Amino acid sequence: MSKSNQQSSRGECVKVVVRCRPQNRAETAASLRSIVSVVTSLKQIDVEDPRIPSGADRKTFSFDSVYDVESSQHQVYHGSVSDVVASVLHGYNGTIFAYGQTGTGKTYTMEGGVDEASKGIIPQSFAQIYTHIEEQSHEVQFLVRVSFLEVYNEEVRDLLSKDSKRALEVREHRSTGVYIKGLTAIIVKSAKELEKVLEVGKKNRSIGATLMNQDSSRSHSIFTITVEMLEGVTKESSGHTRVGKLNLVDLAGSERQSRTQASGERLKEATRINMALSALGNVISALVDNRTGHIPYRDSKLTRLLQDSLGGNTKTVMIANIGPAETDYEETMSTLRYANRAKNIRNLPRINEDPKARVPQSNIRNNAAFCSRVSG
Ligand SMILES: Nc1ncnc2c1ncn2[C@@H]1O[C@H](COP(=O)(O)OP(=O)(O)OP(=O)(O)O)[C@@H](O)[C@H]1O
Repeated sequence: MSKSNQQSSRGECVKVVVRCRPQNRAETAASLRSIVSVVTSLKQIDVEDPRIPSGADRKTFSFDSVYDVESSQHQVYHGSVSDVVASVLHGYNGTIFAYGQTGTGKTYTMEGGVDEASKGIIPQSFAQIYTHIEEQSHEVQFLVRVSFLEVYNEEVRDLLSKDSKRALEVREHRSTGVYIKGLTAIIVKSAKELEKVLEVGKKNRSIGATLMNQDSSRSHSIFTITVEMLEGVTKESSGHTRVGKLNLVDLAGSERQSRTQASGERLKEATRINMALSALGNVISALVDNRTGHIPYRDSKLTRLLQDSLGGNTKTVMIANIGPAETDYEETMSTLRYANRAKNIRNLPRINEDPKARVPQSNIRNNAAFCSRVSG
């Protein structure tokens, strides 16, 4: 057996990377001390306990990659994400998800800003996908579909639907796994169209101001790009398809309610967010400890939707976002411990190939009204 076959039969671990954002204005104004050191050459993060003077008690964690306050969006993408997107273009499933305390840069990392240098992972992946497609010969035909959902207060909502507040059902198919009944899938033909779809969906996302972040995402969002590739079509053969699926996940932030002083709707949201994140933590623990064999995927919508990305047929990268300030010590340690456990999750990614099928365009719900909005 070749080395690569041995590796694929044993699977591969979830890749875990950590990114520390720069101090924000409030932290600088309050002259807060930075307690996080990012040692890029050793792929380590050192955290000082601010309660112990002189930095005597430092905790060190190692990851697949670490990114400091100076790291650019481009460096994060090319260092930790572009390989997974390249695999999706060969027919693998890939998931990139951002995890961390509220206000630590998950949305910045995933979506980023408008100018070229501040574009996050999602728009950078659009460019990679379409550059690849344009480079291929006409013997390979591509069909790219996209969907965008959020999990808000334990309800799954379609961010690309006119009725984006309606709750959709999570279902499971014996062979294809978990899916959302009635979720809009839009066919896109260029990186520009993908960007327009992202913008439309973002406007429908549930966002609110908390004490810790003015534009806090109050939901978990999943942007999914499915790439079908049809090749080998000749007079004698109808060819075969490969299907790669890329999930780009921006989780809502974990937060201590005592710090956010939330009440009413914000408190309800925060409670649901924390519940889903602890369900995710329980899934990670069960996968790593593997004592009972039971993995509690069904405890939340989020864990059901991420089932294939954690312990399944997917190449997964977890980006743990942290802040540098001494006041965030507890949250930073909790994120790093969470991330440290996730390193031990094994997945079994394989190419999704069908020797008989053709690109099934007729099966795809192409929302004509939406498409004209997107391309108009
Ligand atoms: N690496 C970075 N460089 C520059 N600014 C950053 C960086 N990371 C985050 N920021 C800024 O910090 C603020 C909070 O970031 P962001 O909204 O992405 O956090 P979040 O983790 O998504 O929060 P929430 O969980 O509340 O949605 C934003 O103003 C963002 O632009």
